[in-house]
Amino acid sequence: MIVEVNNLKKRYKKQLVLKGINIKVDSPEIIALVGPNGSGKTTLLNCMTNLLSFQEGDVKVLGKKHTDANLFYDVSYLQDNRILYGNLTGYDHLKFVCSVQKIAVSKIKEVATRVGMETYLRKRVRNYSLGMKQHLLLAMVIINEPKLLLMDEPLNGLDPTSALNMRKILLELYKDGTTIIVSSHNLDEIDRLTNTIYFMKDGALLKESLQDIAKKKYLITVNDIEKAKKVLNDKDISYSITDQYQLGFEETDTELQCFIDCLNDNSIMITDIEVQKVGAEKRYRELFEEELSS
Ligand SMILES: Nc1ncnc2c1ncn2[C@@H]1O[C@H](COP(=O)(O)OP(=O)(O)OP(=O)(O)O)[C@@H](O)[C@H]1O
Repeated sequence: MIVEVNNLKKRYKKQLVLKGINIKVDSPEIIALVGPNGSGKTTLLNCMTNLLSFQEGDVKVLGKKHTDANLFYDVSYLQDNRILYGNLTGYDHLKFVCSVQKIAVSKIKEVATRVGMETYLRKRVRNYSLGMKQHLLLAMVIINEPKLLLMDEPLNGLDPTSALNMRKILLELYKDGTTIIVSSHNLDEIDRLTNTIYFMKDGALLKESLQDIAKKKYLITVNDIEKAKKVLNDKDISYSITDQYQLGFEETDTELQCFIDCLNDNSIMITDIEVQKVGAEKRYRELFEEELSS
């Protein structure tokens, strides 16, 4: 198990800000944490990384209790840039991370090049722009090649080239087995990174209700649409007609197989399948309709 959060509740005085969060991640994934301001994303990440205590529930990370000091080597957390020291250089920050994580300093140059900060590595952080600070934060959390990477708003201030580079790095880490949980308000960038979104609202995860929302739309072209309509109607499988030869189908991957089997069993030839992802923004709109209309 990579992450297991059971009934996590967090209060600030009388305000319950996390209302019983449950998460289970058992194989590497990229998960986006999306929700309105104040919905509890940062609080959840801080509780998971033991930066904040909580009143109820428990958290396990990589099979260990989240307070286990050994996790420090395998888990990284990108927080906001207030953790940086203006008087120190980027190199100083990375050297510090190397010394506490027991990593060879020779990795610094490599990671600086990877995130694109080699030209200002030796400059003091107080002279960095917002985006430059984000580059440094990214370098600090990937230098140890973590098994779990948590990120709170990593895209703040990044220009399109840097955002693209960050995406490339995150996808490479994921390919090498890192699980990434990233909170972000940038829904376009989320769409490019992952289709797994945990929506948060008022301290609760709306993940479960997502099953009711189609994540993908399939446009399926067939050789005999009239016959296809008849067999689908007979089987009570819903669809839409998108053009003369094309059926639209909004469902999960498993049910797509039923749709295809139904056509195959009736000798209807599928000549093309186009997948249209239902984007994070549309899913956000459906979940937060009330807030958006008020
Ligand atoms: N130190 C604190 N003391 C009291 N309440 C707090 C504290 N930090 C956060 N909160 C409250 O906890 C709730 C969740 O805040 P949190 O920062 O986790 O939300 P968020 O989803 O990360 O928001 P944003 O998208 O704006 O970053 C909010 O109601 C906030 O006011």
